[in-house]
Amino acid sequence: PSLPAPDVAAVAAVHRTALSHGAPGALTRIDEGPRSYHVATGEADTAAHTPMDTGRRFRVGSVSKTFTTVVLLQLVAEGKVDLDAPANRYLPEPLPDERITVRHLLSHRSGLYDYTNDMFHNTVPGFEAVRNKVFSYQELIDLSTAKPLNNAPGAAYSYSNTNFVALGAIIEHVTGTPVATHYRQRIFTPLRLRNTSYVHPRTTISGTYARGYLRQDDTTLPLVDSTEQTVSWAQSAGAVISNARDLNRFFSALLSGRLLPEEQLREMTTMVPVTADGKQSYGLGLRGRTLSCGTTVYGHTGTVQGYYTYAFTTSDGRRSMASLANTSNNGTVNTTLGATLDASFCGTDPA
Ligand SMILES: C[C@@H](NC(=O)[C@@H](C)NC(=O)CCCC[C@H](NC(=O)C[NH3+])C(=O)[O-])C(=O)O
Repeated sequence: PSLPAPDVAAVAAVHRTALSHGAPGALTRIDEGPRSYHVATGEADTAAHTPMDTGRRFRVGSVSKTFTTVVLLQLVAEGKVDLDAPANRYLPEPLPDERITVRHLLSHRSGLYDYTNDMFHNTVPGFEAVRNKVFSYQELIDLSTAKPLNNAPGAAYSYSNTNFVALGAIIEHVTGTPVATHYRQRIFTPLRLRNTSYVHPRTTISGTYARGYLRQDDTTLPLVDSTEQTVSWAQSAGAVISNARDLNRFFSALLSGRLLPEEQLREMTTMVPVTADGKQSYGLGLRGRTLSCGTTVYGHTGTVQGYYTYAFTTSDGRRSMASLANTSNNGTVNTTLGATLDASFCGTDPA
């Protein structure tokens, strides 16, 4: 079934609303076969007053989790990892509960506590304390396992960055190769994602990029420029840098079956509802959203200091959309930006 044309005017209106709630800038790019639609609003750099443009790179946060999942599921297809084996079979140091499986980590059902809850309880002090720090996977896992599990393994969905840090540790322990190499060799190079990189623990973004601006908990205070950081607190859970075109190519390739064998893609896209209305779901490192027009799109959201991202595609990968607002710690902006999905896939103004 063909989708209605994207409502570019509605996307621009969503951007303007996001700016009215404090985002310095926003961008959305929609790709459908040879066609692309571009909307850029506000500023990429508020000091230099550089206008936003849709080609700029940015920190994609948890969209990184989908990249990590593709690497892991390729290892499953290669027979190196068993989805339903205990994660401890593949880790250098054991998690506290043998019942936690690789699948539990990929679907946020392990129960492992999310250490970022404490790390960023006070937003700016928490960020300043870690922005130049380099953590090992084990240091982050230890922060989590110092607290009890949220739930018995498999018993519930409870989103946790710890799950995808543990998956990064699994990838490196099983293969002896850094995740950066796997991302590049298995995804970035084959898909020619020339604006996508994993440069942890380097703090700078190369090429042309949007600066990110973190809102303080005291919202009367000025935004904090949070562009430069190691993102070592997230790594395989959130440290990828990309741009809208590359994210669209990635999700289109993924859902059209160009990155995983059919069996692994089916595992990844077997979605479990995570909201009472059933409109939001999670598979393996993949979010599902059923929109106002009934279309379900697949992708991921991202939140890293100064950057909100939405990156989604249709079930056949034919139409993809990536949106960025270059602020964070601002729930209204995050929710507002999500309305680009309806405008892009339902062709309606979400209002
Ligand atoms: C939810 C999102 N998750 C991610 O992208 C991961 C990598 N980010 C986080 O867990 C947020 C850390 C705090 C951000 C900070 N917030 C605070 O410091 C709040 N006190 C900020 O907003 O920049 C996703 O999966 O879509």
